[in-house]
Amino acid sequence: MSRKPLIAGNWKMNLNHIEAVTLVQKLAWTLDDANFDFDKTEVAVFPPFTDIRSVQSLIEGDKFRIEYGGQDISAHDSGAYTGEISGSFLAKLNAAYVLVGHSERRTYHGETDEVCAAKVQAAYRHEITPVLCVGEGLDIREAGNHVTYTLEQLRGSISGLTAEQAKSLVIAYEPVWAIGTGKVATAEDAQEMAAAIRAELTKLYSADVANQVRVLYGGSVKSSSAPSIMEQADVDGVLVGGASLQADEFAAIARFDA
Ligand SMILES: O=C(CO)COP(=O)(O)O
Repeated sequence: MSRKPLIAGNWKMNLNHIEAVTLVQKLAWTLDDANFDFDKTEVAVFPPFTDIRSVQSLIEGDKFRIEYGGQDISAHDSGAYTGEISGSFLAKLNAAYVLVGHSERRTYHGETDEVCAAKVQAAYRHEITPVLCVGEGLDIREAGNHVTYTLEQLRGSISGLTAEQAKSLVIAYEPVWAIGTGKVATAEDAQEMAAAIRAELTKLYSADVANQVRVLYGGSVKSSSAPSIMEQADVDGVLVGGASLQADEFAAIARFDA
């Protein structure tokens, strides 16, 4: 079973639409100069909503093979939900992906597993692939309950998902203690959780479904740590925060096997 590696850059609340164009241009040129093989590895960026139209125009206009997506999606399709963004708007912008349940959404906006499950469904309604984020905090890790906790979060956040939907799901394991802290989980930590997630999906669905789901690791990934993380059997990609804001560094991460 070959799962296409996905190198994803979550810009968080960084870069306006003008800076976004500069970064995507530089990223595309850097990868082109290095003869990057987009057939072998997928590269995606997750800019702030206000950047997406500019990023779309650039990518489509110059036929760059970089994918893009939103950092969040409303559980609702339209209506009186001030400040929210509908999946139909993201679909209209040809967004391929959307992040759901990033730990910063769960922490600062109180998103529960139930809310995440509704957002995952919203993504599928609009034919956008959700990148569902799960992961434990430091206290849970230190108590040794990280696997139990993360799998419970996973089950809650995909509740109601059909096997057919699950096949295309992307799951990002992002231990909260490793986000923006410079503390990278070891490659073995990433593999342990990725394997546990796949085993859980086998239980919930089937081995066939579990083998198609891509599992990413996120948390302080740099070009120096990406190769050993990407070597792990059950890790299919990385979700990069800070290091995705520099074209050279993000391109180097995407070239993990160069
Ligand atoms: O949260 C992350 C990506 O979604 C990880 O962020 P950092 O790579 O900055 O630790």
